[in-house]
Parts: sequence; structure tokens; C-alpha cells
Amino acid sequence: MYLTEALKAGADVVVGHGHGPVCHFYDDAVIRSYGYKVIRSSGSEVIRSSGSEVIRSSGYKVIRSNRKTVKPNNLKTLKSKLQFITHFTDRYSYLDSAMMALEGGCRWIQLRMKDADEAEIERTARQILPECRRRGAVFIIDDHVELVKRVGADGVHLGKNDMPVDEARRILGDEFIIGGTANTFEDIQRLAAQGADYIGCGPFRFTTTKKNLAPMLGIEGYENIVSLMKTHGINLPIVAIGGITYDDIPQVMATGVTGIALSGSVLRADNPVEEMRKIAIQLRVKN
Ligand SMILES: Cc1ncc(COP(=O)(O)OP(=O)(O)O)c(N)n1
Ligand SMILES: Cc1nc(C(=O)O)sc1CCOP(=O)(O)O
Ligand SMILES: [Mg+2]
Repeated sequence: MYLTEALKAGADVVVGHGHGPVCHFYDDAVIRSYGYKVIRSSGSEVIRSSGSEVIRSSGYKVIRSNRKTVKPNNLKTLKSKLQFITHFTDRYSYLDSAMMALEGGCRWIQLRMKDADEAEIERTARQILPECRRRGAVFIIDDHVELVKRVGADGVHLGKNDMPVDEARRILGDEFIIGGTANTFEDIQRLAAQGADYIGCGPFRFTTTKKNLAPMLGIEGYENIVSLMKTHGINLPIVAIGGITYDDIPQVMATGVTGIALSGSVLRADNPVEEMRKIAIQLRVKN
């Protein structure tokens, strides 16, 4: 945060040539995540956007871009391939489930507590949030937009019966992740137009974790959706969800989706931490 503030404050100061001071500490991707674009003056990578304004000149040029501001954590999320969704079972509490997922190397946790009241969700969120922060994991909450803001989580996941994504965006602004649920390509078009940051697309197969499931997509469903997205130039991260197990991952990922979200297959394993570790390794999740 400090360096980003320094970058903004010093935007008009010409620092001459040589190494960009900020880039000693942050990589370009992080600087971009704050709404700037980086042009290396001597390197091969040149990134420009129309309407961009050059605001700093050095070994690097950092230019203000037109894109929305995204927190570094969020940027990481949007590249992330693995989301764990909390679930209460006979053996584990919601908190336990999140802790085991973190222990197993997952770095994107969604707190989903369908039958709990908001006070209970808030209490649990406030327990999980510092554990996520400590491990550099992203923390989002299912359904509860205002709660996300109140506890300072990283974002929210919204389905068809929840607050519309564009309304949530007005409340949360650009700094929070907003994910939306899709079952069809038309859902994805709508969510893209409303400004979703990523799509949870499912169900892959039947699952008891969610009631009132939409029709199952299977491998073919994802192939069709990914293909239509390419044809229509929609470039949003797609997280496959619904009954996904370790063994499914290679073929699900081969459809071109960005990542997977899961819950039950980890919690049903004899050793959920080891199951998550196996999955994180398979997806090459970085810690
Ligand atoms: C990653 C992800 N994808 C889909 C969902 C489902 O959201 P929704 O349709 O709102 O259903 P509930 O989870 O609220 O029962 C999700 N939570 N996460
Ligand atoms: C929360 C959720 N949403 C789904 C959808 O299809 O929108 S499927 C699902 C459950 C995901 O958990 P599991 O890995 O145990 O099936
Ligand atoms: Mg919901």
C-alpha cells in the first residue's frame, strides 16, 4: 500500500533514467492492478491503451490507464485456479473447513453459510479473514454484499436469486471482487455486461452441496460455453463448480475454463488437508 501511495503522490516527479523505483519492489502486474500500465523503456514489452496518459518517466514509464482499479489480492484471484467453498458437515464446522483448505494450500476461500443468520456469518467471517490475510489468501463471502464491505473481505459471490451484480458494484465499487453464477452462455453475457469479475459456472455434475441445481453441464457444456465466449470476445475467468473431484480436474481444465471451485470432495476425504494439497499441486497453485 505504501509504495502505491508513493507512486500516486510522486506521479509528476521526473526521476530520470535507470531502474523504476517502484518496480524494485512490486512487479508490473501489481502496478497494473492499481489501474496503471507499465511501459518498459528498454525492454521488449510495450503495453499501450488508447486514451492513456503518461504520468511518470524513468527506466519505466508508468501510465494511468482507463481500466478499473483492482486490489493486488483481487488480481491474484482473477488468475487463481482453485476456490474452496466452506461447508458444514457432521465432522467439520465452517471454520474448520476453511482452515483445512488453507492448510492444504488453497488460497481462495468462499464463506458460504446458507442456513445461518447474518450475525453468525459475520462472526465466522471475522475468524476466517485474518487466517486468509496471514497466508495471502483471498477471502470472499457468498450472497451478503453489505457484510463483505463491513468486515473488509475481498469480495462477494452472487447468484441469480441474489442482488444483481451491477447493483452490488454500485455498493462495493471497483476494489472488490464480484463473482456471478452462470449456467448458460446467456448468463455469462449478462454477467459480463453487469461488470462481474469472474463467473462460477455450473453445475459440472450433481451435488448435494447446493439445492435447486441448474441442469448439469458436463464436459461438453463447458466446451460449448468456452467456445462461445471466444467467439463473442468475452474474456472473463470461468470457475467450474459442482461435484468436482480430484480425478475430474484434468478433463475439466482441458475444456479451457480458468479454474475450479469445490467443497464436498475435499470434506468427504479421509484427510481433507491432504486432499486439498493434492488438488492444489495438480493445479499448480502458488503459495
Ligand atoms: C464459485 C461459485 N459459483 C457458483 C456459486 C453458486 O451461487 P448461487 O447460485 O448464488 O447459489 P448459492 O451458493 O448462494 O446457494 C457459488 N456460491 N460460488
Ligand atoms: C455452491 C455451488 N454452486 C453450484 C452451481 O452450480 O451454481 S454447485 C455448488 C456446490 C459446490 O460444492 P461441491 O464441490 O460440494 O459440489
Ligand atoms: Mg447465492
